[in-house]
Amino acid sequence: MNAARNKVNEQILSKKSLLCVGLDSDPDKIPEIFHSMQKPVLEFNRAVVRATREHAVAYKLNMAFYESRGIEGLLDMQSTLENLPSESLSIADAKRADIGNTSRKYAEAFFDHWGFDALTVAPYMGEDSLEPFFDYDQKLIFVLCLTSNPGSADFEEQQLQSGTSLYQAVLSKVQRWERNGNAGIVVGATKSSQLREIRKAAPGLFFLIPGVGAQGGSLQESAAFGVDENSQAALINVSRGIIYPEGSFDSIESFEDAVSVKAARLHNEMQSIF
Ligand SMILES: O=C(O)c1cc(=O)[nH]c(=O)n1[C@@H]1O[C@H](COP(=O)(O)O)[C@@H](O)[C@H]1O
Repeated sequence: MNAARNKVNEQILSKKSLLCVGLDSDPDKIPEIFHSMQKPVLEFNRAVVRATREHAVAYKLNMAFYESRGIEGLLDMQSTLENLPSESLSIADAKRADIGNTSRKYAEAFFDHWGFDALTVAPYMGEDSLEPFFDYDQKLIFVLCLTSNPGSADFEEQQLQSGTSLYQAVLSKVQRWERNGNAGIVVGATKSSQLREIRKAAPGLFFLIPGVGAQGGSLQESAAFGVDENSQAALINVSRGIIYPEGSFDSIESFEDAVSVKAARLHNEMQSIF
């Protein structure tokens, strides 16, 4: 069986949670209190993890927020990764894929070098561009299927000549490419009506569902329609809606309390599916 999938499914059932916390950590948005520290983003991430680890089963690091800061950002990403609870799933949100030999290097970077458990990839260069990722049969590969943003209408929702939409074609290909349960798809929480239909068409895939919180997707619908028949195999990602609580904070503890309240509320709202 697939190690990454097993690890997160176990956590989902024991914590009764699908919560994935998105560490989209922006120096311009993190509270003032962290700015006097030597490594503000790293300390911010550590505080968010301490405040959420009781509720979260996964953490997603969006590469843009680290790569945009060059070497310093990558060092923060590496230390954050080393500090994540070992029982939680680590996801690199990098949306990669290229010609085969280049994809192989991307796979080595995220899985062998950095040591992530899971990675997001884009499907549009086709099978040979994703094969190097699917070769990692102990990891989880999340292929963009129907994304949360308005631009999903430009290509993903377009009808092909065969009568299916492009995202449905992606879905059926991914089911053929998976090895040892390592395939996942990304479906936006803002697309909850299609989510139900996608889960029916793909009972065995693992779903990553971002778009709750700042993008307005429904947590309850995402949870109810996203999980498989065992109430597993789905993660609901919330980034800004957890890591940037309103208000100003005069101590790290008060910031952690505010983050913890947000995580607990989201955790509580998904209890009906367990
Ligand atoms: O692949 C993703 O994670 C992703 C896919 C998608 O369709 N929509 C989407 O918002 N995301 C990511 O999920 C996170 C959402 O952030 P918030 O809107 O702040 O919760 C960001 O890191 C996005 O890049």
